[in-house]
Amino acid sequence: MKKMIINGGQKLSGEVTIGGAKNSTVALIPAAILADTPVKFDSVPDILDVHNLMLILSKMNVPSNFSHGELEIDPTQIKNVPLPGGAIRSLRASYYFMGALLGKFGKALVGFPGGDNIGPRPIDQHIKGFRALGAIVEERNDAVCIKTTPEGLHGARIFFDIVSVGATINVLLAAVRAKGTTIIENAAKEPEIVDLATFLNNMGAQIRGAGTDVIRIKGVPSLKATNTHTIIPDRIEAGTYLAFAAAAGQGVLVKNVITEHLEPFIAKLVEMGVYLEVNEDSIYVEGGRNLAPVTIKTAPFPGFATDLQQPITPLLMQAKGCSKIIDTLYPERVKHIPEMQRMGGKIVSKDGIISIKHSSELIGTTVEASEIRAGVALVGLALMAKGTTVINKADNILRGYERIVEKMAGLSIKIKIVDETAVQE
Ligand SMILES: CC(=O)N[C@H]1[C@@H](OP(=O)(O)OP(=O)(O)OC[C@H]2O[C@@H](n3ccc(=O)[nH]c3=O)[C@H](O)[C@@H]2O)O[C@H](CO)[C@@H](O)[C@@H]1O
Ligand SMILES: C=C(OP(=O)(O)O)C(=O)O
Repeated sequence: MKKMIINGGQKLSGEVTIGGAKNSTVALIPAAILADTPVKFDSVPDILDVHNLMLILSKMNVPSNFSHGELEIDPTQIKNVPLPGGAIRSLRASYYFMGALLGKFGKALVGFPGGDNIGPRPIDQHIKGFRALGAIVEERNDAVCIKTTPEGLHGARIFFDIVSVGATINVLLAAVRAKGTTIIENAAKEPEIVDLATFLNNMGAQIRGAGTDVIRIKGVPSLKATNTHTIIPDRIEAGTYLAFAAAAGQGVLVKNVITEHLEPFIAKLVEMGVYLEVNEDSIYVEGGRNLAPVTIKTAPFPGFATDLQQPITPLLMQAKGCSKIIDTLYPERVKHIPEMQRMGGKIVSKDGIISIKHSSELIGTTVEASEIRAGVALVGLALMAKGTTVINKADNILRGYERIVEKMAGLSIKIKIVDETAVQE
């Protein structure tokens, strides 16, 4: 495990370029195995999740090569092997191999996924979708075993009981090569779903309506890649740097953003009184003064993203007054709170409402990144604190923030990462 060491009082200034979206990439890589040709992605973020997905691909005899943001995957000699554990447990999105293998081979055995510890994360809607397409699903020990009848998968009308990114993507992956038409109703509308549909459609899939709550998928027998797919920018990484720049910055330009993907986030910054210049594909932000408190309620896209409720917290601690966060998607996404309290942050969670007060006496100490966004929020707080903060379990941050040390260095911020495993050897 790695630890991050950050000296407080540093101010961000300069430029940062946002990388490809984690939550697109982790769906696109499993989707690549549906192709009958090699596939190529660019703007691929250099994050731990990508390396773990490459490990899973190698177990299936699917070679992949990742260099300078380009990822080549050759699924032409793929073998459908069981994927009970190991790297599967290192990330959430490994569950996309359920839909992708089901779509490709009509059967899959995949272990229960890992990912962030942010409260209960059931997969009942994924399973409901697979069953509607004609699959038989059994839970065995810690794995899900899915297979079709000899007739194979067929199109179906599926109404999700709740809006789920993962279930929408998993059913899409299974349905794309099924016989007939599948209609997903109450589908998630996240930009990462649109990115995945664009990739699949460019290979010959027939998906209509991605980005709305009704997606129609007409199954096709084969998918072939003819060009490189460029991954959309990571709206959560962008939001994180914007929040840090507003909280502890002296003028920061965040480049490579699709500003429409950040609308609810930008609206909150504006409501707080943060000075922003929103350009076509970049946003300039000045360090905020006289900031107003706000109330944030997370919601599926186009609402305020749950993945940004923790990264915006250090900024809320600068506001004069009490801000509130209600995370409707993950009410137990509160692992950052005790760590922030130990740094002097005035933050409490009660009855599903997180209250954050102006915190002017922040002090560096040793804290733990229990998951990706809780961890990165501590990075923001460390910049505002007096003294040195040591963040243990920093690997959780590296799951989704590519080259964070280099990117922060470009913003005049020094962060040191120490590999404790290496030190012990
Ligand atoms: C890899 C990836 O893209 N991860 C994102 C994805 O996670 P993930 O796809 O796991 O999240 P979902 O959109 O599925 O979850 C939304 C809500 O639905 C519930 N639910 C979900 C599926 C199900 O079968 N049953 C059920 O009850 C969940 O507990 C949660 O309360 O969307 C989340 C919500 O925007 C983000 O925080 C994650 O960063
Ligand atoms: C919750 C997240 O990721 P995952 O779904 O991969 O655990 C996240 O990116 O904030």
